[in-house]
Amino acid sequence: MTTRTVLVINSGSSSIKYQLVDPDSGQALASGLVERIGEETGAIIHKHGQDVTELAEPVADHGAGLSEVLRLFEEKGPTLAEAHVVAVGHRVVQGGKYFSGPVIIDDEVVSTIERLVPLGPLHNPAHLKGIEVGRALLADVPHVAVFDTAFFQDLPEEAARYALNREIADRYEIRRYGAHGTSHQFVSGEVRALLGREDLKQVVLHLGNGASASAVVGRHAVETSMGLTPLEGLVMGGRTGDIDPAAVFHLWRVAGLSIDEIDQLFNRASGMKGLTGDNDMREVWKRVDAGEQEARDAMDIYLHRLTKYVGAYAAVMGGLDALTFTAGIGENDARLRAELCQRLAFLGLEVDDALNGTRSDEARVVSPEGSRAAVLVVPTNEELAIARQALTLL
Ligand SMILES: Nc1ncnc2c1ncn2[C@@H]1O[C@H](COP(=O)(O)OP(=O)(O)O)[C@@H](O)[C@H]1O
Ligand SMILES: CC(=O)OP(=O)(O)O
Ligand SMILES: [Mg+2]
Repeated sequence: MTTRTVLVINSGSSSIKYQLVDPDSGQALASGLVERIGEETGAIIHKHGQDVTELAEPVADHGAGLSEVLRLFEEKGPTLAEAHVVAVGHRVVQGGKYFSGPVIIDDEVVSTIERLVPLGPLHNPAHLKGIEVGRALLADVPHVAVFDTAFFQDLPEEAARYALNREIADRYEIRRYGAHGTSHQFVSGEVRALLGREDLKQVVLHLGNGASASAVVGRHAVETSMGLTPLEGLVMGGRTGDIDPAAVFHLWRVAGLSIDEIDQLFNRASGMKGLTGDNDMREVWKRVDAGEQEARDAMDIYLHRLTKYVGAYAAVMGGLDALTFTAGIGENDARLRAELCQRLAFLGLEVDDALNGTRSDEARVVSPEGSRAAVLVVPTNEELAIARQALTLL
């Protein structure tokens, strides 16, 4: 039996992912997912070794979801007492300019995360709930916050600063903080290990419900697509990504929408959902195959945005050695990978159809041998990265 474990809680906008990690072996002793929080049909899946529990029940909010998770640990095991939990790691999306690494959570850290809710509106409220419930139930162990923004704290000034009036920008802390940094850092490290090179110029595409791109030279991020909030950048499940901010003035002045309505529109009712009615790529592909022009157009908008970002990042880095796909879409959608690489062939990017089409949970190269630039698929593991970072503070 393991001598110590870290419980990791990754609260997303509408989900909670969790793992009980043995940080020494990297193995998850137990893991699970609470989905569709706040909707009429919720789902919980809890895995303990070979034992899988699936529940279909509405989950009112993140607090209720987490209580249910802790109940499953007691009922289905491993109980948190027998698992020797030595720390709890919490994913926190928005840390603003305040955190460049993991921190032990105290009341001051909580109040900073609270103050940053406007810059992480879909995520920070859920993290706060997770921290509150977690601290109450596991009061005897340290709780550690690991921030999505930390990896991007040392972005070059030219990438982090908007061309907004300097005084206003500084007074209101308006700059590009990025997000998904724990994933970009983990995945880019896996790529260096797999290719056996430290000096790579790489682009990582984290394509999940939220989606972002990063440019990484050696161990440092030099660009990323999310900005002041996780709204900027790529087309996402429900978010616009890049849009002229004048659209806000226009919708306010001409359409008479309130700021909160525009916020909802951009953050939840746009992206693939707003273009097609569906935010799940699998459904969108089905409709492409059924000949729906709207669905094909949405895919092309998604791919066009990705093409622009990868091309721009290659320009910023003065070259590109590796392009890596990760997260729900990146890891599973072979067709999207193939179509994107076709658009990016001028950079020496191509996929081997057999390698790209083979399903696997392993990090792997999917470009043909001898390609000018490598294409990889690397499963992200934010939970393991969070567990390891949490342990550095003990
Ligand atoms: N086989 C697949 N093909 C295409 N997309 C997929 C596939 N499996 C999962 N996805 C996509 O992955 C997304 C979820 O990714 P994930 O990284 O878990 O997102 P998040 O952490 O933002 O919730 C879903 O919205 C779905 O569109
Ligand atoms: C930052 C972000 O968008 O995270 P997620 O993809 O988990 O919603
Ligand atoms: Mg995610």
